[in-house]
Amino acid sequence: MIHLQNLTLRREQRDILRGVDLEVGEGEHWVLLGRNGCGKTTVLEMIAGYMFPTSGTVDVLGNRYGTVDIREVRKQIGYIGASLIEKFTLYDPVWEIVAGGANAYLRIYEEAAPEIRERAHAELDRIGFGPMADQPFGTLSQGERKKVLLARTMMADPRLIILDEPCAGLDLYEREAYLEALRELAGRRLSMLYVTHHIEEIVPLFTHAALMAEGRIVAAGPKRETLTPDLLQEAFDVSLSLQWQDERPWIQVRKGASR
Ligand SMILES: Nc1ncnc2c1ncn2[C@@H]1O[C@H](COP(=O)(O)OP(=O)(O)OP(=O)(O)O)[C@@H](O)[C@H]1O
Repeated sequence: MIHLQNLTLRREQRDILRGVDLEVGEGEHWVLLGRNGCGKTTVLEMIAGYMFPTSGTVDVLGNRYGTVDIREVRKQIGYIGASLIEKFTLYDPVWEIVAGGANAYLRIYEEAAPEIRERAHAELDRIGFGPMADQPFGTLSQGERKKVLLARTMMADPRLIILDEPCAGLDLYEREAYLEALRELAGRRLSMLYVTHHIEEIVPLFTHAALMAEGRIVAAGPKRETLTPDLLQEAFDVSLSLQWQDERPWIQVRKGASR
């Protein structure tokens, strides 16, 4: 599904990625963790084909980047980046924002085809947003807007969804609702790659985790093997303990915080 081999990125005399290897299999759902600036978004953008490495190879869904038309590969990838939400017009009706996902349009200027309109409504019904379909996007809460963008992403029937800190800024209720919407999607035939700074967002749907530090992957594999206090301490440089409750990891920072 995703095969990254020895990726490096050098910008302005700085090594931003230093030999990143990552192997994501079909149906696996990965979380990528690490300190600010360690290179997480850079890796996501390389997988989505928006950025290219200085050296190394990127294979996504059986395509070696550099030898294929990346726009074709991107049609199979739903990328929910940190600034996506700002691209939409607040007075457009919710259903139109979802419908635009079928062709990656930010706005629909022509009448949407009936089947696209129907599918948009079905995606909204699925998340319980049917009654809000005609409301302007701007009248929704932040959490609701994010769920609408998730529904929009599903319009293209992606095989891979990339989510960069989708729960940032959400309150507890909205965060849990968003994670529940993700859980429902996890049953479809797709893989997820999810970046977060909040360990407790690693709900049971996630199968694997990768930890990054200073442009390198310090650990990658099944989440129970990588989300250990020692490896997390190595990635975050903070002394901590970790507990699993309801199949979710919860962190306690030890006194003295950084080591
Ligand atoms: N085009 C660029 N030119 C120069 N430096 C860049 C460029 N893009 C990213 N960087 C730098 O690369 C490093 C990694 O950035 P990246 O956004 O991937 O980090 P991140 O792990 O996602 O961080 P955060 O958790 O804060 O979002 C940062 O120090 C950033 O300033």
